[in-house]
Amino acid sequence: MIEVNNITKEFISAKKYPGFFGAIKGLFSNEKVIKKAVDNVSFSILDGEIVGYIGSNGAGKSTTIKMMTGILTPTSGSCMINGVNPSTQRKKNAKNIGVVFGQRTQLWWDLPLSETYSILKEIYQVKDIDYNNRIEFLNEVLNIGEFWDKPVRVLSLGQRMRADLGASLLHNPSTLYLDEPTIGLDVVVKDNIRKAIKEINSEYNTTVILTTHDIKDIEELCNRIIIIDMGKKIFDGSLKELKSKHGFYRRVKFEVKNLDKEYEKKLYKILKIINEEIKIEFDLEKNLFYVFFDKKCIQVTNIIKNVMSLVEVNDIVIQEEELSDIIRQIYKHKI
Ligand SMILES: Nc1ncnc2c1ncn2[C@@H]1O[C@H](COP(=O)(O)OP(=O)(O)OP(=O)(O)O)[C@@H](O)[C@H]1O
Repeated sequence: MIEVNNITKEFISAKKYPGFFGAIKGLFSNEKVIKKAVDNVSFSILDGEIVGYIGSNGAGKSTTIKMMTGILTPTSGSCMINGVNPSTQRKKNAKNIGVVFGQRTQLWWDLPLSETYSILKEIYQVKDIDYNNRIEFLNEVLNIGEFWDKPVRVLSLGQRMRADLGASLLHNPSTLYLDEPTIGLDVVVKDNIRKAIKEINSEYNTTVILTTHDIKDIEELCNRIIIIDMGKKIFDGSLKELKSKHGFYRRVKFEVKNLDKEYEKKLYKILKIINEEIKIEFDLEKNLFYVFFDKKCIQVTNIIKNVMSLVEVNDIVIQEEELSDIIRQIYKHKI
């Protein structure tokens, strides 16, 4: 179990001044600025959960993960990972965790993967029998045999990510931290990596903490998400809860006969009378348009009735707001 209690991280850096003379002034100034990257965040995660830890660029995700992995020490607050304090018991913590940074590799560039894995086996003191079983499993889920004897520098990005994920799992860690594990990968490789993460989680009950900007990673993998914004936790719950709490909007797609400029104006007028906040997007070439509205204030039947009184409708599709739309609104501080 992971317990994070009121964790805060402040970075102190020299104050920067704008322009050329500002840069010179900065050299002689002692003024400091304090940046609160993580601000009083608390949560607990049960064994076997897959949690998406998400937020916009600079929100404080990596800083939190670095405190949980023992790379950074919190300014205040504490965290315990399966009863181990990562800042004071770094080695003990490292034995129980696996970490993958999508943008970097922990593998030795010039060594064949097989040798890198052998070195990691020794570092983590994995017994021969456990190591052989692990390799067999990793080959099943990540197909590492395909590039087993190749040096890491010649691997494609997708192969390297599979190799990195495998390396982080050799010692069977109870907690796996994945920082953007599918970044830059094509859709097929992304799917394979997601499948592998699911299998690892269900086979070994591995707890997974995932930071990502890819909404599909979240939708397909996470039973829970924690959203962090400007260092503070602003949401902690399931995707269903997020949608019911923040998914106010509904979109109706109308495919009609002969949509022209004249109808566009009339439709615009009639829908704006129902509610000023309604948004409409026209695609005249395809004879279709989308109506966006707040489902709490307006009934979909009202929209459909008014549209049908004006134009002949071929098809109607009612869509709920997508998770990506909700998260975009949260990041823009609109909700
Ligand atoms: N070593 C540091 N010194 C000073 N400020 C830092 C340091 N590390 C991070 N920060 C600042 O703390 C804030 C949070 O950074 P962090 O890397 O945790 O964000 P993030 O959510 O992981 O962003 P991204 O999605 O872009 O990776 C940012 O404003 C960043 O500039």
